[in-house]
Amino acid sequence: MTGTVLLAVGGNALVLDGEPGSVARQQERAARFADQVADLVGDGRQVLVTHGNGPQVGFILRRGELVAPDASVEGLPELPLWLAVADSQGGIGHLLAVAVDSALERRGLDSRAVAVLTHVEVDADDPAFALPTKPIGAAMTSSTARARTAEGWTVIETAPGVHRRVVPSPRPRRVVEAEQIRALVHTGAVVVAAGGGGIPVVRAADGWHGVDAVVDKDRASALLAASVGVDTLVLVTGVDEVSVGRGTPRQRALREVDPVELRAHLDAGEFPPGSMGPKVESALQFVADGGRRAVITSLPRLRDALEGRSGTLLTARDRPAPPTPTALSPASTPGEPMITLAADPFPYVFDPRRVALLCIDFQRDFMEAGGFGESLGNDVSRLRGAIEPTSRVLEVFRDRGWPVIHTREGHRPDLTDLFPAKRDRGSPTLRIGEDGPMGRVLVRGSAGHGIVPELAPVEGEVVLDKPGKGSFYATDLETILRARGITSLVVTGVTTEVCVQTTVREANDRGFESLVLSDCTASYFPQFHRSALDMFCAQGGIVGWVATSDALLTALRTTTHEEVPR
Ligand SMILES: Nc1ncnc2c1ncn2[C@@H]1O[C@H](COP(=O)(O)OP(=O)(O)O)[C@@H](O)[C@H]1O
Ligand SMILES: NC(=O)OP(=O)(O)O
Repeated sequence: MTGTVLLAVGGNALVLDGEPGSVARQQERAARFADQVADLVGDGRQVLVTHGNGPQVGFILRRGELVAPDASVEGLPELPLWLAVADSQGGIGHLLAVAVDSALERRGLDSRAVAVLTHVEVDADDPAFALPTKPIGAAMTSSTARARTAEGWTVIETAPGVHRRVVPSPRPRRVVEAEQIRALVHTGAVVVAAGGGGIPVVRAADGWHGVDAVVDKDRASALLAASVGVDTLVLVTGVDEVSVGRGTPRQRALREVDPVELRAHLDAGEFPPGSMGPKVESALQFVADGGRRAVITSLPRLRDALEGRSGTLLTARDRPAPPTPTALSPASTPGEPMITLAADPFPYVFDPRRVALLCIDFQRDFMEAGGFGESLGNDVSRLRGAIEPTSRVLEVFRDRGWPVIHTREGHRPDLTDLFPAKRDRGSPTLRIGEDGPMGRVLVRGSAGHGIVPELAPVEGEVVLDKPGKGSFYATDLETILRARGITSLVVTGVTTEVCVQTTVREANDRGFESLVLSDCTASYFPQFHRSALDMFCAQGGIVGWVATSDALLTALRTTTHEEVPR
């Protein structure tokens, strides 16, 4: 989402270390932050806000502990940490949403703020549960720290003479509501989400359960930013820039860094694990996941930093911005609307002028009883689940007038294009070219060679006949795509590990960017389906991206493209 920023603000932005953190002070600070947000909205940016909760969740817990130290006061249930996180998310979400709404109103902007209660999935066996590291609550003196430790808290000294309670902080694996948050951001709302790092949950056989932990909000923010596909992640904190050699005569601020340099400073121990370390790691993670840039700066310098005049700016210089136009495609128009959707291994971004839908080999010979697939001993019913989601995607492409290309595997009636090696492979009950219940098996023109009626091509759609597994081999597919300036392929079809996989690899070597829709592809062997999908997006997307049809359709629904000429 070009122009979209995720602003992650620390819990300390509302409550400073050592102060009691009155509600009025928090409102005052929320208003200052909201003014900056409204300025960005006024500049035409879409804004997603996340926030910490360290001080606030500590206050909530302490309140309960003071009233019911032994959890036995009648009518007052003990408050688990995960529920305190949910409470803090509600309270801070309210403070920020109301402040942002008021600031937007003052400027006459008709955008609204919405706070979303957000859950973050963590691993139940994350080693962090055995090693509390996350500071929460107000800072304490040594004597208070000793008293609390005696009550069972884990307390550490975060700075000389400054003590904080620490709790487990597992790594966030997934933001459960990422897709809904993305859709809301697209409406132009200022969305407040993943507060306090999100309510930590684990998935069990009977559903989701809260777990006692506080997720680091910078890590959760980087994950949310990548899942939603925002353009810029901004980690707003107490300093204008990140420094190396901090507190020494060699201190210098980092202004523009690339991942290699920043990683080297991190590995050299320049950033403490309890403060700047997680921010730097999160910035690096966002960029590694496909994010364009990450900025670390202070609230007063926010706007300057977004315009490159302040802050520490991390960009992925080693990766060209997607999509990559091919040499033969027409020049792209600056500022053209792009579509972004949540995908593995990182968000897939495409230009709607340069996309085509590939429907690979949805043929009766493979999908119906009596065809070639069944003659090889396969259960053809395994492929049929891909029909319904593919028909929904097909409908959207047709509605928008975007190109659709169907392929069919098959041979000339005289079988002059059939290698003996292919004909004789396996031990089929019917060989290619022999008479079956749907005519000659995999021979062009026979009924079995045709595409299933649910996904049948309509007038104007390209239908390619191919003799091999790959759609580029011995066909004019590449010429057709280049002539139309297509760079991005949404791939559906059967089977995942054979014709789909071969085609996606061929496409990748030719510079096309493939998004494989996991539920619109299928295999006779579920484990091969899963493995092929894993292989596509392994090693940072070695051959392409994988997403569900729902992720694509939601992204299309929430982006207006009526105005996009083809
Ligand atoms: N190398 C560094 N460069 C800049 N700031 C640093 C560095 N190391 C530690 N810090 C401190 O870390 C703070 C940010 O961490 P923290 O206060 O935990 O974040 P948050 O703003 O999310 O509450 C900065 O305000 C600064 O005081
Ligand atoms: N959850 C979290 O990281 O909060 P702070 O930013 O307030 O530490």
